[in-house]
Amino acid sequence: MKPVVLTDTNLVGSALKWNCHYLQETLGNNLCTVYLSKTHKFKYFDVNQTKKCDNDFSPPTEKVLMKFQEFAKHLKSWEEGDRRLYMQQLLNEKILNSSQLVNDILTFNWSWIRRQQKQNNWGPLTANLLMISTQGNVTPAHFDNQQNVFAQIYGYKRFILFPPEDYDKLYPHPVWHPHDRQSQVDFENPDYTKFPKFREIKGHEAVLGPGDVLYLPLYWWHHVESLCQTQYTTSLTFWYKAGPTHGSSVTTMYPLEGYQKMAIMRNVEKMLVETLKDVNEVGPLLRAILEGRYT
Ligand SMILES: O=C(O)C(=O)[C@H]1CC[C@@H](C(=O)O)C1
Ligand SMILES: [Zn+2]
Repeated sequence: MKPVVLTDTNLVGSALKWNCHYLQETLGNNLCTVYLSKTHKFKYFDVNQTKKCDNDFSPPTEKVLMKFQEFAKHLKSWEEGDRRLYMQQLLNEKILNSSQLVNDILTFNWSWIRRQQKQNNWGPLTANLLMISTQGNVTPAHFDNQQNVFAQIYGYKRFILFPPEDYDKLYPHPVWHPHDRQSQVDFENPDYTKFPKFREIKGHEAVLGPGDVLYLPLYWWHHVESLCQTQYTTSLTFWYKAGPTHGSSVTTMYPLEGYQKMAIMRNVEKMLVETLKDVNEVGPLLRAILEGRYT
């Protein structure tokens, strides 16, 4: 599975008119999920895992509910130095009370994407996340465990992509950490002492414009930037559950692929956390297995 940019799917053709004015009319006073950040980075964190960090974890962003009208006002008046905003709202019954918007969604090229889902043996569609970002926002490098068809609607987004097997160069946080699935490396100021293999990293760049679609296979790392050609950018994800890889019909092929090894490493870590109960015991036990025996 490799990422690919497609420019002729017309997947979200009916959404290319979703500019701020149109969304104010159709989303109106619905409350939407908006992240606020003091920097240009919006590093995702799982709030349910913060307790394992014996409160030395400081959340890099704040999640608020904001009326779309208010969000749109901030978006249009935003200037460098203002607090940055990132609306990331699921297209669900909470906000889909405008027949116009529902009709636009019904007019997406569902036959095309359903064909991809079937031919690639993906699981069910789990979420469409509408994302509207002030210019210059960065989502730092991370991976997701779902198949993603990422549709760009307005403005330009720069992706830097890395295969799952670059796991050892991108040093993800431990699975129990709030920043699970996110790279520890600050791409703008890498700590090569802590993360020496990051020196070897080589990424694949893709810049998406309105109407472009990126297929982002599960476990592929991505660093995402909203470019500054426009005041804001608008995108929509189509996340699909990864297909059944170990069903009776599908036999495991060797050598295993990068994403399969990533799943195995994550399962080992999770099993150790589960069994040892104390996350501080996972490192020493793994070192005891490795040192003098596998290194
Ligand atoms: O679609 C994904 O998998 C993501 O990571 C999105 C979450 C933030 C988005 C962005 O464009 O900055 C990318
Ligand atoms: Zn992602």
